Amino acid sequence: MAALIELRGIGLEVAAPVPTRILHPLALDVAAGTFVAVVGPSGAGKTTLASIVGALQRPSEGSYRYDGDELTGRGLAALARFRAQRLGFVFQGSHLIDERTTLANVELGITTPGVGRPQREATSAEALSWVGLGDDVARRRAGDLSGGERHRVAIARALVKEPQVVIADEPTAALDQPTGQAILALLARATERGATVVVVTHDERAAAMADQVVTLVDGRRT
Ligand SMILES: Nc1ncnc2c1ncn2[C@@H]1O[C@H](COP(=O)(O)OP(=O)(O)OP(=O)(O)O)[C@@H](O)[C@H]1O
Repeated sequence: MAALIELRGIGLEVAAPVPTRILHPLALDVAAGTFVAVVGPSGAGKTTLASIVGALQRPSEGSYRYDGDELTGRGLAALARFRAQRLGFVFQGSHLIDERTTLANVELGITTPGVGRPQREATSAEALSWVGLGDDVARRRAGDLSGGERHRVAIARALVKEPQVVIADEPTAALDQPTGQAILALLARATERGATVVVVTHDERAAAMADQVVTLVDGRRT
């Protein structure tokens, strides 16, 4: 079966302030429904690779085929549509809007236009239940949640539109051991609902849970 994500000779060199090679050309196949851990030392290019996979950054060379379609060469609007329709992101900081409720924060992840409020709320409450958060937390102000709860909300916000791919950059950083383990388990569970999950991590537990481990050192895949 063809891979959902197919990178060939994908690399990144930036021009300013001096020409710098961030990522040497690499190949990567990610099969649909798998859990992929991107590991390696600090500065190895993990976030750069994840941002190329997430169509947040354009590579300077190579081919990126997603579900058989070539993405390189597409305009910014087309890439934004691609991200909105197919991808969900979880960043290291949860990036919640503290003044709004938990439920309202999850609703922000719904990218389909024209979904009425009752439907948005019901879908968001369901996504919160996937990450183990109930009605009481849904009504609370996001600014009053614990760090672990905030991460769960960020994952619910990424999952609410049932994206094909979830990209998570260091989702367990700054969390205690059991909370980090729970967050990884939640991400792994998303594959059971058919999502493909790409996690950038320093966390050895994530690598142990992964179907595929991609190791980067000094911008090269080893
Ligand atoms: N646009 C850019 N311009 C210049 N340098 C960049 C750019 N993007 C990334 N870098 C540099 O490329 C290297 C790889 O960065 P990247 O954030 O991908 O590494 P990482 O493996 O995710 O590191 P960490 O584990 O510390 O988050 C770093 O040295 C970074 O400073």
